[in-house]
Amino acid sequence: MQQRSNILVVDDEPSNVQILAEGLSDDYDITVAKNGLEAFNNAQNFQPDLILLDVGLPDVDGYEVCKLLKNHDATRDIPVIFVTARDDDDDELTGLTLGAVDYVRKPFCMSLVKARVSNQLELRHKTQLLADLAMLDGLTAIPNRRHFEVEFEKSWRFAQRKQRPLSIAILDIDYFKQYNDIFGHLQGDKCLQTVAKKISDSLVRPMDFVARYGGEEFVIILLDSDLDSTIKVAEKIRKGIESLCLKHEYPTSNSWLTVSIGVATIVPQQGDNHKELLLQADKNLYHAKSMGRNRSAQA
Ligand SMILES: Nc1nc2c(ncn2[C@@H]2O[C@H](COP(=O)(O)OP(=O)(O)OP(=O)(O)O)[C@@H](O)[C@H]2O)c(=O)[nH]1
Repeated sequence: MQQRSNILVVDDEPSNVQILAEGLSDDYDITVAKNGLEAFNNAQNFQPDLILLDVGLPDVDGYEVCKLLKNHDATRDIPVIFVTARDDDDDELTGLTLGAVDYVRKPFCMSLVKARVSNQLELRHKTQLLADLAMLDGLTAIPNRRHFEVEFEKSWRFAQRKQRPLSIAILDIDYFKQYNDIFGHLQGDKCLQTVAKKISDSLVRPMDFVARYGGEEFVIILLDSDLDSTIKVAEKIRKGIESLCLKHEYPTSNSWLTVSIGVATIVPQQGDNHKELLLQADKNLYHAKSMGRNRSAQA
């Protein structure tokens, strides 16, 4: 079931607030702000799904609030509908140019406001759904490489700011070409799904993150995890996959499907490049492969 949407009503006139709140509260949760700064703080802290914004406010006007909202990452995507007594076309144009999605003139007809709110919320819901899908790998339903890039940069900044360790593990299935050759591509796809699920299930901390990096390669981000803990996690995953006993018949490999993992850790300093951490993990993966596969390797 879809969660109830939360609407922030921004107006300094209590009678307007009352009409809007009463008209919308059957379908939505309503929060109220009586001036521009309160509205901006509220939007940042509580992330409403939509904002109904008056233009004439006692401190900064609604246009300035809209500019502020659109200039901040945390609030940029929250749709804004102006609700205002300014009925000039130029005012409406100003509002829409600033990034508002709609403009309602006072005195307003409540059923029209409701219809406009409902349309915008539906559009937002669909846009979010698409954005989420664009970050998922189609085969395994775990995050894709694009999502990883975003998450990795965030984690890097966090680790640098807090001076905490950040670890990367790159996992590659051993002899996967042969697996496809023997069992067929469809079975290969199923195997990738099983491995992706096993890795996801093995990661227990809320900040742990895994993505499909490409082909038969997966990448894991462990924030606030030092090298020892990261090796433990990598080994738990490696053994977990081995214990799935997915049959593999390539003569020089084990009887069961195995993986190799390269691990690297850093406490990022100013001037360090996050790509170096990835490169290091990749080198260590290569090392794990050349040492005979089915193992984890660290620098
Ligand atoms: N079924 C399936 N196979 C894929 C997919 N993506 C990549 N592969 C296959 O994964 C195989 C990777 O082969 P290689 O890079 O030679 O590596 P490998 O055979 O695992 O050998 P090592 O990594 O050295 O142990 C290739 O045959 C790809 O076609 C996919 O989405 N589905």
